[in-house]
Amino acid sequence: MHKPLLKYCGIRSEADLEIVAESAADFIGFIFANSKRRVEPGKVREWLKIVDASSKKLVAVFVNPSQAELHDVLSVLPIDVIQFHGNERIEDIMRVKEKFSGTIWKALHHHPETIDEMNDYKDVVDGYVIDSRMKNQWGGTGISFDWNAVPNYLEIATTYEKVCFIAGGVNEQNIDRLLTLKPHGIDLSSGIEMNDKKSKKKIKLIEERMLQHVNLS
Ligand SMILES: O=C(O)c1ccccc1N[C@@H]1O[C@H](COP(=O)(O)O)[C@@H](O)[C@H]1O
Repeated sequence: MHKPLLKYCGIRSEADLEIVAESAADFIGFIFANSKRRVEPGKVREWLKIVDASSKKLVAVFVNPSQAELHDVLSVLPIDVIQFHGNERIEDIMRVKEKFSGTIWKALHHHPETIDEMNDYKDVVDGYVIDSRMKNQWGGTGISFDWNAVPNYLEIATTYEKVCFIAGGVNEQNIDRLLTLKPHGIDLSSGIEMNDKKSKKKIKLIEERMLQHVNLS
């Protein structure tokens, strides 16, 4: 089995960045939306001068951003992927694509119409992040959704030739089950935190589980 793509999200300090820069993550994510994990682009730029994260792709997570908010981030940071985690319209994303030549992912919240939404966005995105749907919180909830739906999401994404990450409450205790479903990618934030900081210990446990799975299958 191929190792699923791994994304660690919600880096909020230089210390967090050091930890994930040394990890097996393929992608590291920064939150530029209203959240306890929100970071300022200028600060991230300073951290990136100190910490070598050049082996990782950088993901900027936005929730319904204005053009100015996008510009503030994209003009300062070498972003590889934009992750739209709100209810951005297709025309909003098309507008961004006119200027941004990198990868675009759309986060969709698990609910009965998610499959229809995957279809709606398929012509403007390169991939999906499927996350839990919670009242009053766009993401970073630490809550997982019913993973019985994951095979269906993966199948649809594969048909559309898109990558599909599974997010929401993934942690060292439940990642074994998720790995059996062979997701294209796994996206974690709360599950690699302890006292609001990224935890080397939790990351080590996650990566041991992943390695064991890849070796066994
Ligand atoms: O992490 C946040 O604070 C956040 C805020 C607003 C939108 C998205 C956010 N994070 C995304 O949520 C999932 C991770 O969730 P979890 O903490 O592991 O349950 C991931 O896609 C993040 O990019």
